[in-house]
Amino acid sequence: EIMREIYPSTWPLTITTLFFIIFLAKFFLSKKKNVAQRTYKLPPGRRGWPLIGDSFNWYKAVASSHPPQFVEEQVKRFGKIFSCSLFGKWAVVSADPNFNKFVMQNEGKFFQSSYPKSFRDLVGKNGVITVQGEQQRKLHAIASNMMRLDKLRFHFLEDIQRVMLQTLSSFQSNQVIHLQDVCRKVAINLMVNQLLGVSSESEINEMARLFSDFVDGCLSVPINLPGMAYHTGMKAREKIIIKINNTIEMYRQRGSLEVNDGVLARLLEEENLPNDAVADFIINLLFAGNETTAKTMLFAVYFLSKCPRAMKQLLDEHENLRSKSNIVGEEMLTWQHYKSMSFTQCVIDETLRLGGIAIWLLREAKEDVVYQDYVIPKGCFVVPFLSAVHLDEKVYNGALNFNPWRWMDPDNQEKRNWRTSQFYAPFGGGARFCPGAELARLQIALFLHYFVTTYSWNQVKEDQMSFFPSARLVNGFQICLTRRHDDQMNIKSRD
Ligand code: HEM
Repeated sequence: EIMREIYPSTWPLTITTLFFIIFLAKFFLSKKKNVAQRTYKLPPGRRGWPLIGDSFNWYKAVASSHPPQFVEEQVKRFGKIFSCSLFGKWAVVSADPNFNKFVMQNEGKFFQSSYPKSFRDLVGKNGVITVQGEQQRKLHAIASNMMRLDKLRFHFLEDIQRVMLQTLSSFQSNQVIHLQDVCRKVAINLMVNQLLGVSSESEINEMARLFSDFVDGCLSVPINLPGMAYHTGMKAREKIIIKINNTIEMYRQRGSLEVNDGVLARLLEEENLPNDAVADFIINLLFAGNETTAKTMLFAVYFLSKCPRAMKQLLDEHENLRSKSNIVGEEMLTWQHYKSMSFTQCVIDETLRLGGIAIWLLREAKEDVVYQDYVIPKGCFVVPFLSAVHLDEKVYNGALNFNPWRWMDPDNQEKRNWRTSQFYAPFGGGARFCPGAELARLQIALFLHYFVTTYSWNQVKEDQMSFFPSARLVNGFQICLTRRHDDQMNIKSRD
């Protein structure tokens, strides 16, 4: 009407122009849509056999070769982001550091972690590992707070050393041990002691037995037949829950904190969580902090055994530290001692790079996600393959060699930052970044300190790494020990 008043003779023309503009807009929009449909596609890849797809190749490659041959082959054929079919679903696998970071940073938004039902049953539905969204962020913040650096210094440093002395002191010269089993025991004892506040050796041992069954269940192939690891694991879980609930009751009745109390007691004091959430929270930490730490300790000794120069430099660092500070027998190391272990930190970083325990992560796309020219359909698995970046020759010179000195190079300092680096992410990233990273590093450094200053060793049987069903050395790393000094660590274990 207004137009007609202003331009009485031109309004038909104006309306025609408007129709024309709308037509043009629709035409270009539909063109754009066609371009989108044409350009965005699933990353290239092969489809494998119906149903099983590439699952078999996946298992075979992950189990037997490091870096996994299957991933290397697909990267050569299709590029760093490729698709395949895993466990009956599409999967987008990535050896691309930028895309891996994108996936980790968008946890909860475009992607979410994904685990088989049997695993979720075992670790619990209320734990930080299995929950999503707000609940995950809340529990993750509590876990990070419980294992903050200043808490490590005051609550964990001495307890870790006590457990090390208890678990490692009793071996004699000429004794042959499977270091893999010893490291597992060390890690279980540490977790039971630090989370539940248990310090009596018999109680630790009882929990350690239950816990070992529980971890085997979590790491087993997800088949729920009676008598299989899953069922033994579920039984162990029930007993662990009873133990945790009794401990919760004990702390609630006592009402105040004591010096040697573990994470569980501090959690009850500082947070307001119902008992079943507390139990699942603790079980999640027990699981997440166990195999990872145990295998990093084991692999560090394995790599050091193959690299005498690094072994010597590490031993010198620890013996100098003891002799300069005049530390004898049971005397404990301080935080300053820990902070001065600079070569040890390089050994830990290199062990995590070369023998990374979490070599790949599993996510699921929450919606259709567009990344560069690709679209990742909703429901598709997404696998950031961390070790493919850690072992990429273009990122690390001599990537397959154990070279702790690489981390001293000033040019590598940015890459080395495991909280932010896209090239080095042994503790993951984004909202699921490992809250126990600092604790794990402290435990591993103290393990190396007590192990290398107390024993030398000869390897009895050849060994090699495998990553199926979880990271391990196939022969358990059998070594024959010799005590270095008879006075050191020769303490009696306490009950
Ligand atoms: C060398 C030892 C360790 C390594 C290599 C490691 C590695 C990782 C990685 C890669 C993730 C991310 C998983 C994902 O994104 O799906 C993770 C998560 C986690 N880690 Fe660790 N970890 C270690 C030790 C520990 C310890 C000692 C604890 C605690 C006692 C711990 C507790 C956790 C928890 C609770 C999560 C789940 C976080 C969440 O989902 O929000 N980890 N760890």
